[in-house]
Amino acid sequence: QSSAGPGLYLEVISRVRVNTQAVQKRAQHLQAQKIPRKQFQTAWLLKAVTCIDLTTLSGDDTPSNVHRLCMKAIQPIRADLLEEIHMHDKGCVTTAAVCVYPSRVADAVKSLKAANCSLPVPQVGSCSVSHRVPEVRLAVRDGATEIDIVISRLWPSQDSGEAMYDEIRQFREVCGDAHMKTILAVGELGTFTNVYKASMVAMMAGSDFIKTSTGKESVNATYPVAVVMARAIRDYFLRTGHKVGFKPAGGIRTAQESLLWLMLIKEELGGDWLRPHLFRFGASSLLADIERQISHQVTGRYAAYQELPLA
Ligand SMILES: O=C[C@H](O)COP(=O)(O)O
Repeated sequence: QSSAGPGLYLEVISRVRVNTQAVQKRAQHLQAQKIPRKQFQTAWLLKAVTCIDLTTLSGDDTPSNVHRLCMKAIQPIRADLLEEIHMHDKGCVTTAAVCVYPSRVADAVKSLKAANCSLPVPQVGSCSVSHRVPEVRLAVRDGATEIDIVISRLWPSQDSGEAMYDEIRQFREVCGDAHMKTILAVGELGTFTNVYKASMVAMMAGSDFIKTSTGKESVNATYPVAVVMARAIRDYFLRTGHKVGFKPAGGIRTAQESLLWLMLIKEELGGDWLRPHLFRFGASSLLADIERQISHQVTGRYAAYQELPLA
């Protein structure tokens, strides 16, 4: 169920100051922790697969590469590998969604429908705000059931909380029942305090997920930023009883990193957040490395990339 949001309560965040050193120390601690032991790693990697928003955000995307992406999302791990680990007939190993630009939503929905599959299709917009709201409306009409919204870079400035809230509310309205993931562009927020405040405002405005970045900025998903956003999600849950999801995006490429991210979420938010309705990876190439790692664990050798069907 998409959230209406409780309204803007700036007094809740006005005096917040995030301790930078404490955040960095916590992030270092989380990065240094042990990833799951070998015998459990395949299960954790499959969990990571089910949380991926398999993404293509290229200006030159075509219906055929979007179609390939959809087929990969439906069958992300080679069938013989799944058979070896007795997961081939469970029907649950798909990515969480396929994520494309608005202009490719209709192609993705068509490919998935033809394959009789109902994976969500999120879209990410990129143009100016006056275009983005109608663009979201069109994407919802084309069948997008999740929307990753790009907001104006309003924070930090005077009255930025209110302006950001008003903008997100416009998107919330046109998203309707579609799940809304608000992209904060954390690399441009300057301080952890701003990341915390922007996270809170996005949740108060009814975001179903808060997302670090589009993946196109110079700084994308980092562990310290994840700690701050996860704490904001936790605080928001304690105040409202509402669970908001988290989506780190950009630069997450290896199976090893995906395990660290899952451990971080488990430590910071708990097991409930380790499911696709509350956690996503925004990633374009992570799946390839995870599949290769699973192939190694199943067969004892690393497959060459050409042995694994590509998106
Ligand atoms: O939201 C998804 C990102 O654009 C993907 O970034 P990436 O290509 O660095 O994995």
